Amino acid sequence: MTETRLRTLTHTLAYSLTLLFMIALAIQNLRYGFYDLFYLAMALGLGAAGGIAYTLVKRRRQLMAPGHTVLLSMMNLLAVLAVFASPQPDVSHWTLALILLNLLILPLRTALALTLALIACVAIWLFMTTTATQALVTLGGLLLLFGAGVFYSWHYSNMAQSAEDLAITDSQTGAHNARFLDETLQKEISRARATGNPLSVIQLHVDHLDEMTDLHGPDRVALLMREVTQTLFGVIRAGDTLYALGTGDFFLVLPFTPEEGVRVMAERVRRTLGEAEWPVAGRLTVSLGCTAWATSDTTSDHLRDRAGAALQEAQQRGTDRAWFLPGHPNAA
Ligand SMILES: Nc1nc2c(ncn2[C@@H]2O[C@H](COP(=O)(O)OP(=O)(O)OP(=O)(O)O)[C@@H](O)[C@H]2O)c(=O)[nH]1
Repeated sequence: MTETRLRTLTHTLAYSLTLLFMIALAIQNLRYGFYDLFYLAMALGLGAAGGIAYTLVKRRRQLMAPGHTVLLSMMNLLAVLAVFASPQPDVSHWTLALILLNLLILPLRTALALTLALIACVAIWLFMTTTATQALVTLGGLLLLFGAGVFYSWHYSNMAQSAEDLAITDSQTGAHNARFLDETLQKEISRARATGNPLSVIQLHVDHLDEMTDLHGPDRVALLMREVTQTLFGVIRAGDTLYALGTGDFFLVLPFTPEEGVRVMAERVRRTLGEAEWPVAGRLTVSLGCTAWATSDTTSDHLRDRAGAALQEAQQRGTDRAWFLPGHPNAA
C-alpha cells in the first residue's frame, strides 16, 4: 500500500470514528437537555464529516493538505469551549477523540503543539472545577493517550522516512540510485529554466575497472567503490548530489555551477581520487565527462547523453582526465 493510500485510510477512519463519537455525545446531551453541549457535539461532528470530505477530495495529495491543520485547530477550539461550557467534570473525555485525531492526522510538530495546548486548557479547567486527585487521575488518562499517540506518530514518520531513503539509495555504495537521478535532474533543469541559474553535471568512471575486478574480485572492488563514494561525498558541497549508476560509474549533479565551475570541480575530483591511497587498489585513476545545461536541454536525457559522450571522449584520449562538452544554446 502506498503512503498516500495509507494516510487516506487512516484519516478517513479517524474522522469517521470521531463522527460516531460526536453523534453519540450529541444524542446523550439532547436526552439530558444540555442543549449547549448538544450543539457543540453537533458542530464537532460536522467538523469530522468535513474532515472525511476533505480527505477524499485530497486523496492523491494527502501529504500536502494544509486544510487538516485549519479544520483540527477549529475542532480543538470547539472541544475547549465544550469543556468550559459543561457543568460536569467528565466532559473532559471529549478531548480524547481530539488528541487521537491531532496525532493521527497532523504532522508531528503541529500535532504536538495543538494537543499540548488542548491538554493545558483541560488541566486548568480540571483544577478549577474538581478536586486535585480527580484532576490528576483524569489528566493522567489524557497524558497516557497522548504518549501512546506521540509514540505511534513518531514511529510512523521514522518508518516512512527510512522507506523513502531506501527507495532512493544505492545499497552498495550509499550514494543515491540511478532511478532518483532522472527525477532530480529533471527538477534541476526546470529550476535552471525558470531562474536562469547555471547547472552542470559530471559523469565519472573509475578507469581499468575490469582489470581491477579480475585482480581483486568483485567483493573487494565493491568495498573500494564504497570508499570512493565516501571520498566523493567529502569533495562536493551542500546542494550537490551524488549518484551511483553501476559499479565504478558515478554521476554528480551540481546546481548553481557554470562551465568554469564544473571544470574546476572535475579537476579537483580527478586529483583527489588520483592522489589518495586506496585500501584495495593502492592507486586508481578516473575519467570524467562534464557538461553544463544549455537552453536546448529540456530533459534529463539531454544532459546525461552529453555527459556520457564527454566521458567517452576523456576515455578515448587516454583516461585519467576530464573532458567538457558544451551544449547548444540556440538549438530547438
Ligand atoms: N557545485 C560545486 N562547484 C564547485 C565546488 N568547488 C568549486 N566549485 C566551482 O568552482 C568554482 C571555483 O571554485 P574554487 O576554486 O574553490 O574558488 P572559490 O572562489 O573558493 O569558489 P566559491 O566556493 O564559489 O567561493 C566555484 O565558483 C564553483 O562554481 C563544489 O564543491 N561544488
